[in-house]
Amino acid sequence: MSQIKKVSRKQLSEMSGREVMRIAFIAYRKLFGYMKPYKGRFAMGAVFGVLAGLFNAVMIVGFQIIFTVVLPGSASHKQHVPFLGEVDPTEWVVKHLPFMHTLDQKAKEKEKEKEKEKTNPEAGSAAAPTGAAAANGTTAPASAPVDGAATTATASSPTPAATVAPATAPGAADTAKPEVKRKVTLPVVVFFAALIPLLLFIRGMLTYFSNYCLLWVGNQVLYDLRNDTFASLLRQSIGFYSRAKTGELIQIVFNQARIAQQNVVTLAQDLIQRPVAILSIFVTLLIYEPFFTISSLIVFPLCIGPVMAVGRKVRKAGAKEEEEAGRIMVTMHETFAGIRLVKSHAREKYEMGRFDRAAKKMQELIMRWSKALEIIGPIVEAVAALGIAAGLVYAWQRGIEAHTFLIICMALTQIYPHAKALSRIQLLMQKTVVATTSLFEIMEMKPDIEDAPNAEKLSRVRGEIKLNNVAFTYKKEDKKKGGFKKATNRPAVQNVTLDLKPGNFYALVGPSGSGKSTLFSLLLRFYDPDKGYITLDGHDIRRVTQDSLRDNIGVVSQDTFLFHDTIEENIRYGRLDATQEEIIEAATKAHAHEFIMQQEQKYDTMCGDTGSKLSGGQRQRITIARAILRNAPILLLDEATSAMDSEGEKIIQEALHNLIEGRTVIAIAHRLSTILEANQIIVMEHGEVSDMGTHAELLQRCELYQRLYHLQFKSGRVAPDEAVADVNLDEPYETDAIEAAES
Ligand SMILES: Nc1ncnc2c1ncn2[C@@H]1O[C@H](COP(=O)(O)OP(=O)(O)OP(=O)(O)O)[C@@H](O)[C@H]1O
Repeated sequence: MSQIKKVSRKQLSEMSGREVMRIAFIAYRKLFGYMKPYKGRFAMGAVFGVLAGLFNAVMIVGFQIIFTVVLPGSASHKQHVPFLGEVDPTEWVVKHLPFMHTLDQKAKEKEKEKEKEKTNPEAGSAAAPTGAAAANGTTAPASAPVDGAATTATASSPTPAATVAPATAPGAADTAKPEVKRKVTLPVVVFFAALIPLLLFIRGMLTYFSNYCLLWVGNQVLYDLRNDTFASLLRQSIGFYSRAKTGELIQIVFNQARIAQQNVVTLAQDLIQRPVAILSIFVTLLIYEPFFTISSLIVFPLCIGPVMAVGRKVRKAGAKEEEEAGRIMVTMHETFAGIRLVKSHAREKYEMGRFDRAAKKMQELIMRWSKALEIIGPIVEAVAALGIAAGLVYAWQRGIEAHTFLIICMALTQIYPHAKALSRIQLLMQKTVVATTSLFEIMEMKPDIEDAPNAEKLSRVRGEIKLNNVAFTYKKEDKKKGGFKKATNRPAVQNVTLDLKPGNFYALVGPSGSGKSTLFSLLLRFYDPDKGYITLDGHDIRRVTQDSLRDNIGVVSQDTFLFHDTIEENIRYGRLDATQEEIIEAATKAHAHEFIMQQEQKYDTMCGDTGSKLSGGQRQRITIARAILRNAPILLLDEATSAMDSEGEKIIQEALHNLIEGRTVIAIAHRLSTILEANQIIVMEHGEVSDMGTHAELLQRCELYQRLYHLQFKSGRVAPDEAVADVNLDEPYETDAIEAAES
């Protein structure tokens, strides 16, 4: 199967027909591939759909029989039923259904009695007026046949065919309705009338079963599509996420998958049920009245022009709809994620404006294409009415009976909804192609970082880390060439060679942008170095599985992200199979147990969205507890730069102390205490390691370190972004330590 690239509706509207067909073909093949596991249920849906379509023919024939049997005006009781020939339905029903036979006989006897009463008024208790007799379903003597058909029928059938008799009462001649001569008894009429809802019910149920099966398949496909897209997104590297817009990704996984599912179901329904229905109606009508049918449908091509024009309009208006939908999602996601920033800057109105503009634009676009789409209905109907008008002239000329004409008209109007549904297929296909290509582009996207084919599973390492002449430059997507190009000319990290011993504590210092975080990303294999390599206990990290590599590394960063879940579950995220005792032990070591027990729900307290119900220090201790539970031999620590009161600082320090024990630790140091605790300090500048040594050594020989130390720690400020330093120089431990170190 060929690779698929996301196409927008805008691109589609500008493509040649051939190109659209090619993309649609690939997209549909992939989408139908998703249906393969459910082909049994799909086939069932298709069979029911075909049966529902074919049942239209049964309905036409059924209605024809019912109307002719029940209503006056037909020439004969014998009906020409396609494929069955000449049959008398009344006779058949009475003969084959014993209860109908009894009911019919009783009704006939009653009629005879009433007739007797009428011809001999003295014999009956009272002479019923003719109108009343008619109302009771009795027959009246035919005195003035209205048409030839009626007279013939009277002669040929046991129960005389419809005739209209003038009112017998002389005075009532002007006012009373002419008496209608009934062809069949009331029970037979009720029986045939009951067939009408039955026929519609059967067709309804066939359509229901078909739709149910197809929707079932559609839902399975939606489930698979969403899972696969989400799984593929999770496989993508951090690099991908720094390029992608989260709102758009949510829109693709949620909305585009749903659009693809809905459209593919509708399309399957349209492509199976509609053509069969049209064909079965058409063929049946052809058998009944070939000339009438052809003359009524011949005007149909007149619809094609307007439908095509409307299709173009819809395509153009719909081209930007997805873009706007994506924009709405992005605005919503950014606003909710940055709600503190929005609120603190009082930017609610500004965000509302962004949302409103996108929503309004989308509403306009939807209205524009809905208007264009809805106009198809009246066009098709008007053209259809033209056909019926022409048919009426033909019916008059041929002397076609009214009920036959009505049935044909009814059947013809049944074709239009199907024709209308078929006319929107083009739009449906376009929407499906856009949705499907966005989904499959993500599914087929190769992650920037993948496990090597024979990647080995790294067991627990001792923690020896070696970087050998490592260089890395961030890349950005090259949309023109479809690949990647360097985001900047300057490497984020270069010529980095380090040999870090197991169990040692390394502090990483350097000005902002010197490459400290990038080094962490390379160790976690979020990116692969452009040059050089990194080993863990002698294993090149590109040759081991990403999971096993990351199982060996714990990370505690400034970004203390917590899930909207309980404290317990947030700590358990470090090791999913941890017991409650282990969680409490980790929380105790992280100095979090005390404050957790003070919460109303203790370990079951919800942390709030991204941990918003807890303080910064509490969040940090929970992340430390998580890392303690993870118990990885290597720890990457990105210290918080935010100011913290001395007591909070001390608690965190102690918690970290418990965490780092016995591990290889690399800490991006923002606190003097961290620096002083480190076995070695790595100084970085412009992505390179400019020096490495103990605090005392570096203070003596490294100019950059001296500068950093004085700016960051001695002056009480963090350079160069002027963030407030978190070191409290008044603290006896620290001042003593500084003096001791300086001396
Ligand atoms: N995702 C990215 N895409 C492109 N460039 C990036 C990306 N992340 C970082 N950079 C660039 O790489 C360089 C090193 O950044 P890095 O974040 O590693 O520095 P740092 O020393 O951790 O800075 P700080 O102390 O301010 O966090 C900087 O020039 C930065 O602009």
